[in-house]
Formats: sequence, C-alpha cells, structure tokens
Amino acid sequence: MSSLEEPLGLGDLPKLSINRLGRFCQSACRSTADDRSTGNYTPSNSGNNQTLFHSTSHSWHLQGQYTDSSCNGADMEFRTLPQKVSWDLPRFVKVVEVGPRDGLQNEKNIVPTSVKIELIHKLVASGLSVVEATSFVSPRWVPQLADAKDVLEGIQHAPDVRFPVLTPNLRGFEAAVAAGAKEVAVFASASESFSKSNINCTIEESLARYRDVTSAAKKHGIRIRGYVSCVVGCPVEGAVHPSKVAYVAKELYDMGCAEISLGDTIGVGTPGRVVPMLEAVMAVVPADKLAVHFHDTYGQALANILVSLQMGIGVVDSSVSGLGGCPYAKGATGNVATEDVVYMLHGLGIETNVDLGKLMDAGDYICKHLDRPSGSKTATALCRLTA
Ligand SMILES: CC(C)(COP(=O)([O-])OP(=O)([O-])OC[C@H]1O[C@@H](n2cnc3c(N)ncnc32)[C@H](O)[C@@H]1OP(=O)([O-])[O-])[C@@H](O)C(=O)NCCC(=O)NCCSC(=O)C[C@@](C)(O)CC(=O)[O-]
Repeated sequence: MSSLEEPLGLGDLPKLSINRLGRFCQSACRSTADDRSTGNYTPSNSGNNQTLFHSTSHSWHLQGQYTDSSCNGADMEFRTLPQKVSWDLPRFVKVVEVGPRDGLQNEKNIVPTSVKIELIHKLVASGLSVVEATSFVSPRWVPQLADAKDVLEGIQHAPDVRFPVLTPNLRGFEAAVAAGAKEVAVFASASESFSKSNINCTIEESLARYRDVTSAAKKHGIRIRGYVSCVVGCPVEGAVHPSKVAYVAKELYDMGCAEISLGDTIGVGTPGRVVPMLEAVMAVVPADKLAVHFHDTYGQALANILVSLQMGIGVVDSSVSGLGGCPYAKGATGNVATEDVVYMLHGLGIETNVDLGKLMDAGDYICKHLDRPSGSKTATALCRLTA
C-alpha cells in the first residue's frame, strides 16, 4: 500500500506537510473506471471497498477526500449543483435539539443530573418541540450519560414535546421504556470501521439488533428515529460512498424508523459532497422522512444545512451552543449550534417556533456550568451587542 492509499483520519491531517497534502489531493482527484459508481451497494466483508462500486455517475475517491476543495474533480461536481438544488425553501423547519445527549456525551467532567434536567427545561421553554434527552447505552462506554434513567424520570413531560433517547440494543430499549421513554433512537453507521468503534459490531449486526428494537418498539407504540453516522466521511476509512449511506438509511426506514437522521459525524462534508449523498438517500427514502445532522468541525454545517433545505429536507438536528462531539470520533467537534441554525432559518423567513433569546438563555446556562464560551457565533455576537 503506498502512502497515498493509506486511510486518512482526522488525526492524520495536521501531520501532512503541504507538499504531501498537494500530492495526496492530486492523486485523490484522479478518476479511474474502478472508483466510479451507479450508487448500488452490496454489503461486503471483503475489506476491499473498491470492489463495491460499479460503472459511472459521480467520481468517487474512496480515501481521503477531505482535502478535495482544491481539486478539479470536486469543482466539476460542484458545477452540477444548480440543477439539483432550488430556492424553494420550506416554510417551517423542525429543529431537533441534541445538546443534552450529543452535546454532553463527550464531556470529561460529569455534569450533574440536575443541571441536565434544568438545561432540558430551558430548551423546551425556548419553544423547541424535540429535545434528545440522553442515551441508554453502556455506562462503561459513555460514563457521562450513566444517569439516563434519572434524567428521563426528572424531566417534566409535556404532551407537545418529545424527548427521544438513544438505545443501542434491546437492553437499552427496555430500560428506556421503564423510565418512561415515548420515543427512542437507534444509531447505525455507513462506515464499517466506525460501527465497530462506536457500538462494537458490524453494520449488519447492528441492523439485526435494531430490527429487534424496532419490533419491540412497535408493540409498545413507541416512535423510533434512526441515525446513520459517517454519511460523508469516516475517521478511519476516509470518504464514504453515498450508496452505503442509502443502503443503511433504507434498512432503517424499512424496519420502521419514522425519521432517519443523516449524520456527518466528523463534520468533513461540503455541499459538493452532501448533495450527491442526499440524492442517493432520497432515491430510496422519502425526503419528508429525513433529517440532517451536521457537526461543524470544518465550519461547513450551515452551508450543508442550506443546501439540504434546498433539496427538500425539513428537519435539522443541532446542539445548543455547539456543544458536543462523539467520544468514538477522534477530533470531531460539536454539532452546529442551534442558535446559529435558528438565526439563519429566521433570516430566510423560515418559521421554527423557537425564541432565540430564550434559546440563548439555555446556552448561557450550560456554558456557565461548563465554564467555557459559547460555540455559537450568533450567541457570541448578540451577547456582545447587548453587553
Ligand atoms: C452497544 C454497546 C452496549 C455494546 O457494547 P459491548 O461491550 O460490545 O456489549 P456487551 O453486550 O458485551 O456489554 C458490555 C457491558 O455493557 C452492558 N450493556 C450492554 N448494553 C447496555 C445498555 N444498553 N445499557 C447499559 N448497559 C449495557 C453489558 O451488560 C455489559 O456490562 P458488564 O457485564 O460488562 O458490566 C456499547 O458499544 C455502547 O454502549 N455503545 C454506545 C456508544 C455511544 O453511545 N456512542 C455515541 C452515540 S452515537 C453518536 O454520537 C452519533 C450520532 C447518533 O450523534 C450521529 C452522528 O453524529 O453521526
């Protein structure tokens, strides 16, 4: 394997010299018949990703596309975007707040249960109707959320507000239901390596587990959300082909997930990559069943959200003050900040039912507790104005 074929993870990027980066980029942008695809994915354990794809539509370079912003190949792809996107934006966007779960799961110091509950109440007070509250995962894997039961039981439930919780298996599902969960989320990955590092099983094994969870959920009348992680890139494997994302999204949809959230776990996506990914997924799952979930590691999240709205998506995940990151995605930063999303949506004339001032109160509350500045540019700017 030459150095240019080695998987490029986020952790590798700072070590690349400018020259090596340039060479890498040129190589990554070279099209070959082998790395083109119609988007048909057949699950395979061969370990040779190049064999998964056939014939041509988009040029896909299976390793290290994170550096492709200066590549001619990516520019060509980008020029086709105007045909695929429109300015026909939705009138209303549902914002799914994931701060109390995705935002806090990576915090080293344990946040007290009472603070988590107060944060959730403040988020609800701002008008958010969906707040992902916690995870019923192994406390060994995510110690920060070991108090899932107490958090869920401590929340004041309201009929028009939903509090989904993550459940990685039947055990988590049963614990969540016992604690009063009315909605759960299962989380699969489009990348085999990330599936292994995040939930310690293959993609197929995870889907089999989730079939058990979804059939149990149906019996209890519990709504299920499905996540697909690494929809653009994986910290280990590099670029992830849209057909893999479409495959996992369709499986989750077919097993009964009411909504599929597409996660750019490490925030490497640009609109040039997000559009073909959404196209592939929207060919197999209706757009009104999809949500987008962007981390903002490379500052691309708002651009990616805008292009997703233009393609017909109406549900956006975000985290107050941009908190977060996945403990099993090294180097990835938090989700796009909810304040920034709401500011952009309102600026586009899109309704959210969220009161930005009250949302900033919630952000201020948790940032004070964590003793760190807000990761939201909107909150920072508005606080300066009113100081
Ligand atoms: C899936 C497992 C459990 C497999 O973990 P494992 O070690 O392979 O499974 P196991 O069955 O051998 O269990 C290990 C231990 O965990 C216990 N256990 C087993 N299940 C549970 C449960 N539900 N609740 C509580 N405890 C549980 C089990 O009883 C045992 O305890 P021990 O006997 O050793 O004391 C583990 O890998 C895990 O919990 N992973 C969760 C990782 C995680 O939460 N990652 C972050 C969320 S995903 C994410 O952030 C991405 C997303 C959704 O935001 C979208 C995006 O941005 O891409």
